[in-house]
Amino acid sequence: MLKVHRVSRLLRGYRIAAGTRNVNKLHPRDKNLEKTQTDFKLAKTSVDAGTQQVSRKANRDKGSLIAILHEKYNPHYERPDRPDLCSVNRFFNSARVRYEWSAATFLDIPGERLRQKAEENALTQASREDGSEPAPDDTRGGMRPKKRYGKTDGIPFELLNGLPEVAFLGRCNAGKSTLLNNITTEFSHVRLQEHAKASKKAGFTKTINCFNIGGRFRIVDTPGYGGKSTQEQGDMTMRYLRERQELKRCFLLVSAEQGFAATDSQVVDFLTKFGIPFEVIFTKMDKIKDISQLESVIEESGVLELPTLPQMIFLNSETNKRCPKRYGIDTLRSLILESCGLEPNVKPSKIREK
Ligand SMILES: Nc1nc2c(ncn2[C@@H]2O[C@H](COP(=O)(O)OP(=O)(O)OP(=O)(O)O)[C@@H](O)[C@H]2O)c(=O)[nH]1
Ligand SMILES: [Mg+2]
Repeated sequence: MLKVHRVSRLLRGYRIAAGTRNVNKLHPRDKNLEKTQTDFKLAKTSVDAGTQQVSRKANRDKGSLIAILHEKYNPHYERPDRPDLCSVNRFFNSARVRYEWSAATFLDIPGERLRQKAEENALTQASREDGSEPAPDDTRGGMRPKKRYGKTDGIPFELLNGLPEVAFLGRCNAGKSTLLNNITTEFSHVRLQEHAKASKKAGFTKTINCFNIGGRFRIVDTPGYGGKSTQEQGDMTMRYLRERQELKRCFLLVSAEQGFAATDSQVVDFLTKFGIPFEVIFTKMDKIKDISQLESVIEESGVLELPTLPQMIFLNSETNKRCPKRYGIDTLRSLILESCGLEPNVKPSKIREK
């Protein structure tokens, strides 16, 4: 009885998490979904969710499985409540998304070259004030560096406004670009491809691409590592992660189907070493038939032993007959706003046309 109660509570929780639509009045498609999802077969395993054993033989729908995984691996993080999730979804569904820039090297990012110059000038100035000799390549005579900082080298001011940024990282084909499209569009795929190109070809994204979301923050899509990626792309992404002052949090995407690779573990080590805050997102949950495999992957990854436990989000950006709904998207949306220091009820601000 207790178990039934627990599962139905989780199911209720999922429906709340599932979207902006009226959660009490299910859409006919969702009613259909409830029926079709009952034939979703699972391995006969049990989840040790903290202190309680949750049996899950067969006939459990994917929404409740994702909710179980969420509870198990995020014991310290509370799910946002229903009104907050509705506000968050309202923000993302109404915010204008604008592609802003692509960069093939770190210094191509608008403002980074200026920042570097300013830092160099400040160093030169400091060494002069120390009474030490000016650097040999300092040919600018007595020009005060302050005056140079005021110039933007023709870069539009709105690209230098210091909005908070979050970045998507992951192996080639992990689903970064697809997810970016999904969190910035409503429930249909009508506008897919509009903001970030996704492709079946691994290594499709070759530059760091930045998108302004509702004038409040930026999402940065990065080239995947492994597969067909290049050393230069890896170096650029690592430099971006280490040096970008606007970066507030990274989201490491791991395909739930493929699990952690050695390269993912190296990225986790890198982020931990440099104190870059990150969370883990398991994508392609629609393809998962046996979640006990995914549990083993998580447990063997070493992530659970990290000094700061990252949040884990389980989601799918694609839908199919067996999984006709997108799960976990709104949990991620909520976490992105929180990472950027924004309240769930934030409203998009107007983005000026170029
Ligand atoms: N079934 C399923 N397929 C997905 C999902 N997310 C992405 N895909 C597919 O995975 C493939 C790769 O997606 P991308 O978004 O291009 O992956 P990426 O991480 O941006 O890849 P790179 O740009 O190469 O680093 C595409 O064919 C997507 O349709 C998902 O949640 N479920
Ligand atoms: Mg991509």
